[in-house]
Amino acid sequence: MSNQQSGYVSLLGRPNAGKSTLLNALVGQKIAGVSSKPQTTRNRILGICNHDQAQILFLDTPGMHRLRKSAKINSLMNQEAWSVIGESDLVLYMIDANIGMEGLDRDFLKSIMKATESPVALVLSKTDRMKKDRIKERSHQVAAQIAEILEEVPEEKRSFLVNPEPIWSSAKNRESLPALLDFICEFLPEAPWMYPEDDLTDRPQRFVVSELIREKTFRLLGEEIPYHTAVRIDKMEFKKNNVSIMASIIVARNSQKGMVIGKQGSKIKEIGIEAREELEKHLDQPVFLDLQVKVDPDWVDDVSLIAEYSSLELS
Ligand SMILES: Nc1nc2c(ncn2[C@@H]2O[C@H](COP(=O)(O)OP(=O)(O)OP(=O)(O)O)[C@@H](O)[C@H]2O)c(=O)[nH]1
Repeated sequence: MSNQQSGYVSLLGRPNAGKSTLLNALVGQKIAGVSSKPQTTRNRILGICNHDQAQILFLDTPGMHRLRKSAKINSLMNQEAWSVIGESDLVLYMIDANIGMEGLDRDFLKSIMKATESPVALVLSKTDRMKKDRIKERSHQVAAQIAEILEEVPEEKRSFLVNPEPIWSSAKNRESLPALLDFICEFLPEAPWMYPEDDLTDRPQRFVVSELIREKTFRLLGEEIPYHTAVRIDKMEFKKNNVSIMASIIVARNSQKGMVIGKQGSKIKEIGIEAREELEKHLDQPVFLDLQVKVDPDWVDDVSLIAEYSSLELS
């Protein structure tokens, strides 16, 4: 029997690059919030994936974006994204194959390459949406762009980039995933597994529950909902045959409260039904879900409230 491997892999990339979806597909169960609205991921999430002899510990990061002067939470998200680089055995930088590398990716990749002490690999995501020829073209284009970027990186750092042509992945077409996992395993050290075989995440269940509700809220409110919306689990009780959950959707303004509630409560009802169905799948039990909407104008600028609402690990 070959030796066990274990190591950390971080998923970086612009908002919407497909990090959470890939993490969920690799771990096999929904852990991270996913929606087509950028920045649904607000926390660092450890997803655990066992592949052959390897236990891969994935660090999911909030979408990296330029620091803005606006609310404090934006800069906290950036800190989180940068801090995982230093802990990783491999950094995967994801680029949406449909969009390709943009200015922001160039800036991030340049900064990552300058800072990293770990191998960095490029991943072209969402390849299921494109024909093979187009993906090949996109790969060559990205390879040419990264070559240019490397010229601006100190020579001793350049070899940290391990694949000049990106590896393809699709969370929706699972055939691509074993090859991606084999690729990742090449970079993991030999080490005993840190978690039992059937663990999926180190996050408390309450956190996973709040992520699932938050995802539904974002998905059903589309463009209307501001990024600064949190879900707090007020009470979670495991009874004999069901789970009872009381949760609050926290918004910053009264007008947003109306949006979340909808006409005669129609929106919150819809969110509640979809979230309950998802929670029942996740918890494998009937769920009673009581959802409230609360207004807290200060939360986006208050570090302790951010921690309370979104379980950010603040240092
Ligand atoms: N067709 C297809 N769509 C995908 C794939 N991966 C992600 N998506 C979609 O792309 C959108 C964004 O995916 P996320 O996984 O939330 O992206 P993210 O990088 O985690 O985004 P942030 O949380 O903003 O950092 C969602 O609508 C996903 O369903 C994929 O492999 N194929």
